[in-house]
Amino acid sequence: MRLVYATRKSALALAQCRAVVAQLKAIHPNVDFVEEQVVTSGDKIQDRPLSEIGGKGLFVKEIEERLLDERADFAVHSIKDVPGIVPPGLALVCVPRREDPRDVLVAPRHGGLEALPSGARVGTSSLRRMVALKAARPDLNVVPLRGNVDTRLRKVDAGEVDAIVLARAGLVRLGLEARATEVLEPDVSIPAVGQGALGLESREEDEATRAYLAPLHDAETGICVAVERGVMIAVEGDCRTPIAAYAVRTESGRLHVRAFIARPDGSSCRKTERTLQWPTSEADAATLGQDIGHHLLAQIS
Ligand SMILES: NCc1[nH]cc(CCC(=O)O)c1CC(=O)O
Repeated sequence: MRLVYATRKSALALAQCRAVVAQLKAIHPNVDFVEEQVVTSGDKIQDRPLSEIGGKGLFVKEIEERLLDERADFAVHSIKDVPGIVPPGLALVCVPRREDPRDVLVAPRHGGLEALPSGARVGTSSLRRMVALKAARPDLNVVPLRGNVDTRLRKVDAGEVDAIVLARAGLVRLGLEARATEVLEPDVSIPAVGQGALGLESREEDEATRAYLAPLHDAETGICVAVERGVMIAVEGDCRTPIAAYAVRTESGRLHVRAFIARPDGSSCRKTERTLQWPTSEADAATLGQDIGHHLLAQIS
């Protein structure tokens, strides 16, 4: 048996898919896993914010084309990069256990958010992170900064900016978690939808591939991600809307959700925090998320 997986070429994408494939190999020693590297439109355009160039779908489009025309059998994505609606014929068939979902600050010369001097330049092109930074420290100067994790680290090291905000999960997967100078708790920066989670995508009808991937699925992460993606689907169609949603299972087995959306210019911002009954299926989880998203949308418009 031979399974081809398509991946982006960035260090993070390669680290992620190879870690997943190593786990799959341990379970299926007789399967031959073949890597196919793909350059996506999102990788080619590095100088403008994603919200301007058409959104995160740009990182998955070319990979999904390969799945659809059967040049590849599965892909490993950061769920954060996967749009709410997956193209017909494809499905997110497996969501492994989530890594740390939180954002971190990397400020080599300063340390934490409170230690940054007034007017310090913080580089991020994420509207969500911009809103969180401005709420915590209105005196900071948030400047656009894109690029792979390594590019952004180089820019803060070179002094182009005083600090950057990254996902802790990405640093952990690259073995660079020591670069974080402060972890931003969800009360300061609500994580992005799906942050820290991976999604394995394959053709919906390809039962054989789905069966090979299934052992890596984590039901609890799957439910949390379905809630968060539900919030996103409710407001989708506009990638300029800053949005965050973070769901966890509490110690008492309930569902705890934090979410916010804002107007694209950050002017009007609504946050919500709810504790609900744990959903019994991903479909129910998605519906709960959509209810939260619609409720927030009604409040800012
Ligand atoms: N394209 C950006 C992206 N997509 C996924 C991650 C981090 C890993 C994750 O959230 O699972 C990152 C980098 C970042 O935000 O710092």
